Amino acid sequence: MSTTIAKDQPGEGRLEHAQSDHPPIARAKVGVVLVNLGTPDNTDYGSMRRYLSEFLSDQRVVDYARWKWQPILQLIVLTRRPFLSGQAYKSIWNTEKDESPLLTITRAQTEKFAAQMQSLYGDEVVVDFCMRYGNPSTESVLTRLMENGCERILFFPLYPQYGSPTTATANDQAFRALMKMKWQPAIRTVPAYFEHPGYLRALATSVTDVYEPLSERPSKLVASYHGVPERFLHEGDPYHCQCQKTTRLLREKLGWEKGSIDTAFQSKFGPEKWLGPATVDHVAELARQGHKHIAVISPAFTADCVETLEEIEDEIRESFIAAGGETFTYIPCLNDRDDHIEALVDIANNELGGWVLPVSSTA
Ligand SMILES: C=CC1=C(C)c2cc3[nH]c(cc4nc(cc5[nH]c(cc1n2)c(C)c5CCC(=O)O)C(CCC(=O)O)=C4C)c(C)c3C=C
Ligand SMILES: [Fe+2]
Ligand SMILES: [Fe+2]
Repeated sequence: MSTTIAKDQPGEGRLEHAQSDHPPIARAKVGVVLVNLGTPDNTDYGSMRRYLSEFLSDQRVVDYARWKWQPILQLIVLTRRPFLSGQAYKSIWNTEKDESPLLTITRAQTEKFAAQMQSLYGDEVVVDFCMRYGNPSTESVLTRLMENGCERILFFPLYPQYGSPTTATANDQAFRALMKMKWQPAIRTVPAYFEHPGYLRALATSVTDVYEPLSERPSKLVASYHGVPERFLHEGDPYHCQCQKTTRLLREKLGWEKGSIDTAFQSKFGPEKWLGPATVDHVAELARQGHKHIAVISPAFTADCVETLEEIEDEIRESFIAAGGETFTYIPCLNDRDDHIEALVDIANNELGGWVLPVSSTA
């Protein structure tokens, strides 16, 4: 079969078949995919069980030997947990759209991000989002982008701190999808961005925005990160260090004194020792120490979800009040704040270097 080089196309050097009966080949574009964790399709037992089964069967999340873990998961954990978690999701469900807040917020982030990318790159860049678990699946989105001519894809896990149960498994899933393709796109993955000045600026501004109208300034800010087993740290996962550093950088950005922000970890799962202190205990301890007014921020979550809207706003708040605390202020995640989206766009631009040029610079 003879081939020619399509020189008049932006992806110059791309091979194009000269045969007239060959199916048309779409103009080469760059895809950018925002990736989040995933969420159940509904709050009923079946939907919750499906979601939790996929999530908790992931060896990046629970890394026990399959033959030991699967019977415990399928016969014990997945009998009760779908009910309990289903209740938690029900209490925060977006009833208007009939979906979880994580999905609503990820879509809103993607729309704003896409609008900014469009104004920078025109139609050369196509933006979409996918989930690691549930829908829209990673495979379906990567396949669709490839079918739409995206021969290069920037895969952007929305986790500021690298974690093997989050960033690594998201990337694994992308490469699993690529394994099935005859024609794979070139792929780049976006690294952790907890040190990015735009991310830190957005976090700091989200704190001052909430503090400004408060009549009583909180005497302590608690940065509550999703926990992982402590063992992961000893096995080389940098998540713990990146969380500690995020707290320090946030404090420096705010210009606050040492000791004004504490780091804690939430959402413990299973009997193993997890990173500590546990947020739920730490806020009670703060109340016992005499802190009457505290605030909580969750820098590892880019979108509010069941872990923030239910666990922090409900369980962790109650723990503080029950121990004698008076006001508990939750600082929402960065969600689709403009300064957050600007930071994400800047991060993506840095990673797109050499792949695509802004429209203004090619004119
Ligand atoms: C062993 C279990 C888990 C590990 C390790 C873990 C790490 C981890 N998770 C996030 C972010 C999110 N987790 C969310 C929900 C969630 N997480 C676990 C378990 C582990 N997570 C479960 C079982 C659940 C479901 C809810 C429940 O049953 O309690 C979510 C919210 C999703 C939503 O739909 O709202 C997020 C986001 C991080 C950042 C992390 C470690 C790096
Ligand atoms: Fe989690
Ligand atoms: Fe939780």
